[in-house]
Amino acid sequence: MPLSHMDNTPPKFKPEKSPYNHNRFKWHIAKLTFWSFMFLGLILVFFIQSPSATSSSSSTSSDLTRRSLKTSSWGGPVWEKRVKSSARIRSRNGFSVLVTGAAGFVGTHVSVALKRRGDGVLGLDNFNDYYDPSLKRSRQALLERSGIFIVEGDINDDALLKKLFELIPFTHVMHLAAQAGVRYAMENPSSYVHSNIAGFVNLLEICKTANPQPAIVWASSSSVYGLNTKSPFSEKDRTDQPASLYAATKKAGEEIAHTYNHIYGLSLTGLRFFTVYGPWGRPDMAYFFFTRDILKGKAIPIFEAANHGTVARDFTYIDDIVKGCLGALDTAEKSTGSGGKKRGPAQLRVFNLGNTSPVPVSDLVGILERLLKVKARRMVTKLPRNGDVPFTHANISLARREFGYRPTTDLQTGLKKFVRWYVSYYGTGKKSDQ
Ligand SMILES: O=C(O)[C@H]1O[C@H](OP(=O)(O)OP(=O)(O)OC[C@H]2O[C@@H](n3ccc(=O)[nH]c3=O)[C@H](O)[C@@H]2O)[C@H](O)[C@@H](O)[C@H]1O
Repeated sequence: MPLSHMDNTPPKFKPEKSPYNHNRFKWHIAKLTFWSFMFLGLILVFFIQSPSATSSSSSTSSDLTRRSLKTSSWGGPVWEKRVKSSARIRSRNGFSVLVTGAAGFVGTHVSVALKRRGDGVLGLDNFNDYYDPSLKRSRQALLERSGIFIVEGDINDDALLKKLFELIPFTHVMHLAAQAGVRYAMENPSSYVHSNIAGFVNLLEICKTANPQPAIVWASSSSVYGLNTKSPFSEKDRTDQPASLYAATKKAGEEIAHTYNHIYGLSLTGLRFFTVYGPWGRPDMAYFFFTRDILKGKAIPIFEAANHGTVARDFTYIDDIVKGCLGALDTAEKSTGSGGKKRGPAQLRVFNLGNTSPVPVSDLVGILERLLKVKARRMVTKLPRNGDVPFTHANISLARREFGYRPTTDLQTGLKKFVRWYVSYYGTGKKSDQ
């Protein structure tokens, strides 16, 4: 019909009354009702079968701004098969170890080392976005190549933890999942309570009722020495003046460990790590982002203490830390409880794992400049009051005596390995790399 012949007056409506049309109308209604029910039914079935609905695996309530803790999905025969295969022990007298925080820096290295010697290793990680999750995914891919499966979930998810302990009688838990970083605690305090306190308690609750109860080795921190001035730091020193909420939650963890050891007979070993660095490290740590920013030609803030005092750290190379972790696992005695009840006294330990030679942060920058062959744009700044302490220095005689812990990597050697990894992973950012 040509456009000019169309008029805009509404057509006169004439109701159709034939029996045929009436039946057709009823038929349409019935069809509509049928499909509506089908649709609702499908939604219901999907909801009931979804693991997040059945397993209460949502990531809890606390304020986890910036952290996309996505709801984990777990369960089902394929998933269970992967869990069992990853945790299978492949050497005589080997352990079966649950490694929490397996996609983290220390977690990845420890998992590989355990697997390499024939232990069964199952990882657990929530892949939060405290720092670039793609780095965690790359570490996950690395672990997968070694036959290690990382279950995606949070240590606060008790249904998930129960399921894992139902499937695997873990002999040990290497608990490395935590909210790390001393300065970020002022930005997001609840994330520290969520992971380092609530998560730790949840894990211990599950461990206490597991049969057999596993022995637990977990990551405390050098930061528990807080504002102490006596050096080097010894396990016998006071730890009641933390300078950051991070340190306070790690100290709380040590007290919580005491309680679970005392009431339930859990064997617990806390490891006070001293500023761990190395390949596959954490991008929020100074040595890591200094490297990135030096390469970019960006200024780096170097903290100095009061009266132009030096700020120094007992930087400890990852391979030395891994040896310490394995030493602690190998000397951990069995937990003594069963059925949630203590049956006798159990082991409770805490060790410093440091390098024993503090290095000023400005020297760290000097080493990086030489390795990267780029001059840093140094911006010396007063140590902010944000949780940092002026220095750390470990006395490691206890770990040496108990399991022969002997760090062998100096900062120059360790940073060389880190820079080699960094450049192979990210490139130098120079034009020739792109
Ligand atoms: O041993 C631990 O238990 C902790 O070690 C690590 O904390 P730290 O020793 O503070 O490491 P890191 O931030 O790399 O700062 C290194 C140095 O650079 C200085 N620093 C830092 C930032 C900056 O912009 N400028 C600067 O000079 C800064 O003053 C410091 O002297 C872990 O992050 C923490 O999770 C925990 O495991």
